Order: sequence, then C-alpha cells, then structure tokens
Amino acid sequence: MNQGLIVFLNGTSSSGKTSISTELINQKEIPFYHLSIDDIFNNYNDFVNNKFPDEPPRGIDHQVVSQIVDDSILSVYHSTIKLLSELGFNVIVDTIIANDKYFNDFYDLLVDYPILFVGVRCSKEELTRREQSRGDRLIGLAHSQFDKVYSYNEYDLEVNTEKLSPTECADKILSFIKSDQGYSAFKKLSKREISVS
Ligand SMILES: Nc1ncnc2c1ncn2[C@@H]1O[C@H](COP(=O)(O)OP(=O)(O)OP(=O)(O)O)[C@@H](O)[C@H]1O
Repeated sequence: MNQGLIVFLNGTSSSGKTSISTELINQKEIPFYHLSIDDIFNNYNDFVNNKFPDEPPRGIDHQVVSQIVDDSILSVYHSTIKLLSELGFNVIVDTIIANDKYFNDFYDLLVDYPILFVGVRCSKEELTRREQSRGDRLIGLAHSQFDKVYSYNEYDLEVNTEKLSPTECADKILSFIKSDQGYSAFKKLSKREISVS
C-alpha cells in the first residue's frame, strides 16, 4: 500500500492553517484527514477540567508534569500522523514548530514519508490584527513564534494568506499535488542542534 501524503502546514498561530485545512477537506477530489495539535491539546485540557475540577493541588513539580504530558501528547500526535500515512490516508498536519526539539522529533519519525512542506505566510501586522479580531488568542502569541516558525527556509510551496483567501491557498496546494512534482523540501532540512545549558 502506498503511504498517504502528509501536507505539513507551517505557520504561526493565526497565519491561517486551520482555514486552509477546512478548504482542503471541503473539496472532494482528494480526501484528507485533518490532524490539528489544537484539537489534541483541547481534548486533554477539557478532560482534566471536567474530571478533576476540585482536585487540591498536589506536591509535585508542575513544570516537570507539564513537560512529560506535553511530550507524551506530542508523541501520540506524531505517531498518529505516521500511522495514518502508513494506512494510506492523506493527512493535513496543522501544528506549530515551537522549538527545535519539536522539529527534531518530527523529523526523526517522519522524514522518510511523503511530506509536502507548505510555508503559510502572513505579516506580523496582519497577525496582530487577526489576534485582535478573533479574541481567542493572546495578543503577541504569533509574534513570539514568528522567528522560530519561519526559520525553515526550504518549502515545496508557499502561500501568503494576506494576499490569498483560504480557498485560493487550498487550490494552490491541490494544483501542486496534482502536478506530480514530488516532495523534496522537508528532506533537505537537517536536524537542529540543541544546546544543553
Ligand atoms: N487567507 C485569509 N485571509 C483573511 N483572513 C484569514 C485568512 N486565513 C485565516 N484568516 C483569519 O485569521 C484567523 C486565524 O485563522 P486560522 O484559525 O485559520 O489560523 P491558524 O493558523 O490555524 O491559527 P492557530 O494556530 O492559532 O489555531 C481567523 O479569524 C481567520 O478567519
């Protein structure tokens, strides 16, 4: 069985990844499974808030717990992407490469899979405007991610969500897939050095 295509949308918060994903899912030519890291974390947060609203704080190091929980969830996220691709499903990866370790984990597991690496671009000014208008993200979140997220300069394809609507971005991605140009950008990237302090 052929591995499913992984469409990796790389952009900061509010850059338009989920809007593009929705358009990709709505078209009927190529089926996609949408895997958003937001959904996975929201499910976890909802579970904890609903099940343990009155739990007294325990004598534990919350930073350690949060690190373990985050790592576990990310590991499930990455493995699910791999599994779906292995089963032949096309997957949209809607996530934010927040740090080098996150990228390296993803790279180790998935570099040999067919990945269409898409840069989802938007200016800092427009990102702030979107944060203000949507109201469900911290103002400045996208700015704080900007340099790290856009430090990857090899893409198969880039879309500018300030100039193109989500439908136009999705159409551009579909045209690229149908053109059979192949996917090489992600393989050209290399793992990041992680400094130990
Ligand atoms: N191409 C676009 N043109 C104009 N507005 C857009 C475009 N794409 C997204 N938006 C708007 O920007 C906001 C954020 O969009 P979206 O949720 O798709 O971003 P995101 O990258 O998935 O964000 P997050 O990572 O925070 O979930 C929404 O209010 C959306 O309507």
